[in-house]
Amino acid sequence: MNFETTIGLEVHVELKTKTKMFSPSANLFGVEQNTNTNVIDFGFPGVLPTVNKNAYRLGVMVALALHAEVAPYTHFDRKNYFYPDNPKAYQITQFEFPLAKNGYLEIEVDGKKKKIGIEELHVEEDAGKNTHGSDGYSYVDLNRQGTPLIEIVSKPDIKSPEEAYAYLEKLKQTIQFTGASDVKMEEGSMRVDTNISIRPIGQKQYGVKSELKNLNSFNHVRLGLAYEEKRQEKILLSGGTVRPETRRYDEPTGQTYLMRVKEGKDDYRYFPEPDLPAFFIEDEWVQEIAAAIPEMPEKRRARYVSEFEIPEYDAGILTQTKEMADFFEATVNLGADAKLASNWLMGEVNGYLNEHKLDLEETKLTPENLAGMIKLIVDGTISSKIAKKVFQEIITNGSEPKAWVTEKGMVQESNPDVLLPMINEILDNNAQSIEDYKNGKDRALGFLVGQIMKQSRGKANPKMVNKFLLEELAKR
Ligand SMILES: Nc1ncnc2c1ncn2[C@@H]1O[C@H](COP(=O)(O)OP(=O)(O)OP(=O)(O)O)[C@@H](O)[C@H]1O
Ligand SMILES: [Mg+2]
Ligand SMILES: [Mg+2]
Repeated sequence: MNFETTIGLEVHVELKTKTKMFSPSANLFGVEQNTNTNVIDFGFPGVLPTVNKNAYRLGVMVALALHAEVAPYTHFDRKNYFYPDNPKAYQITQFEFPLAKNGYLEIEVDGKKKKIGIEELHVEEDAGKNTHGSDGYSYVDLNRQGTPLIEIVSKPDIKSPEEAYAYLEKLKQTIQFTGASDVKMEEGSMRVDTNISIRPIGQKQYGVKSELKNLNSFNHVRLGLAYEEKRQEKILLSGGTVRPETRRYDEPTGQTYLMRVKEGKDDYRYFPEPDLPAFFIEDEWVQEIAAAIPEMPEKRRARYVSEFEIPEYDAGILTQTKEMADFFEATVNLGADAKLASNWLMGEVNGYLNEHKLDLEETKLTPENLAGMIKLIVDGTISSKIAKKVFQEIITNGSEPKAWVTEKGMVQESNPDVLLPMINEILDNNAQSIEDYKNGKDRALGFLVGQIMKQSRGKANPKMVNKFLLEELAKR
């Protein structure tokens, strides 16, 4: 029997607001446990939440970037559940009237483009974070409670783990370019739950789905889904039925394990949040937000090709992350040659970041020092070989390239007043080579260049040496 796979993704993204969704507490990451909490987020008796309008603005921005229809009328609902990461025992979310519906993202897999539908996008608050200590106790940190989130629910349009991966990459890129979120899986500002089912090819009805949680990277999503695909296939082939389960992906074994059998929607006993009024989204406000959306990656890519005359391929790589794209533009705007800037960023810089597992902002490289180094290459002050050393210096220590190469004596000699006497001295001592050169032996030229380079202890600018040497030879 042959099966086909159906996947739908639920992605949570933390919004980059100053304050929390319903309270004036700061929206901070990485501060001491339980120091950034608020009675409103705990839902203490007598407190009242208020909506963070900026969270709505960022949500609308993301909705528009995902081609979704922004709802004119929204309101919040209570979703009841009992876990220690949420002492008030309910989450304020949107159930009946989400912020936006019916969007899509275009992905590309194996050169084929495909639109993945987006069911809806809603605003909600985050819960705190449980950790299970090795001392046998469990702990809860409530700093995260009340952080503004948007949840983006895809339609079941995804047909393979590879498509799921491509969707997530595209979603991350798109949201990152809006500036609405950092979208970092490793810091939890982007989190992914996957839903997957299989069915015999030709069957109309979708199969029973299982849900995967605790996925730490897009790669784990891909691996976890591939494992689930096989697990479900084995069950169906042996005559069993798939249960609606929530499962966990375990990295060391590459397998998924049962967490719990999924509760139905009724178990949440959703009801309209009585403490918050409905929120109307005026058309004019949506227009205003649309006009303020930063340039999206596709547009930037096209602009880099026309404005900076770099290849399509380069433009595609440079616009993969907003950080890289912004860095490239700033470097070129400081007067660096665009193609050289692109080569350095795609090659040495990306290589360095991968090797050290760093983001650009975590290094000492700046558009200023990169542009400075590129200018030194273009005007012949440093050779491309020396440039590699300069690069290591500026990315690790942030030195000013011109001052550093001068101090280290790495500047190439291009001055004719220094080079010409040196060249003529070598020519005077190598009459045979001059004759060989005149008789058409190219090797003689290489030999002479080598002698001059040696005499200068490698400091002579090879371009200039070649130019002056040919001129001097013509005079003899
Ligand atoms: N049979 C299916 N196979 C695979 N994916 C599915 C299937 N049915 C729904 N999905 C996807 O699962 C995701 C969640 O769907 P839905 O909200 O209907 O279910 P849920 O997981 O029970 O809801 P919730 O997580 O909000 O409690 C969506 O992305 C949807 O596209
Ligand atoms: Mg779900
Ligand atoms: Mg949710």
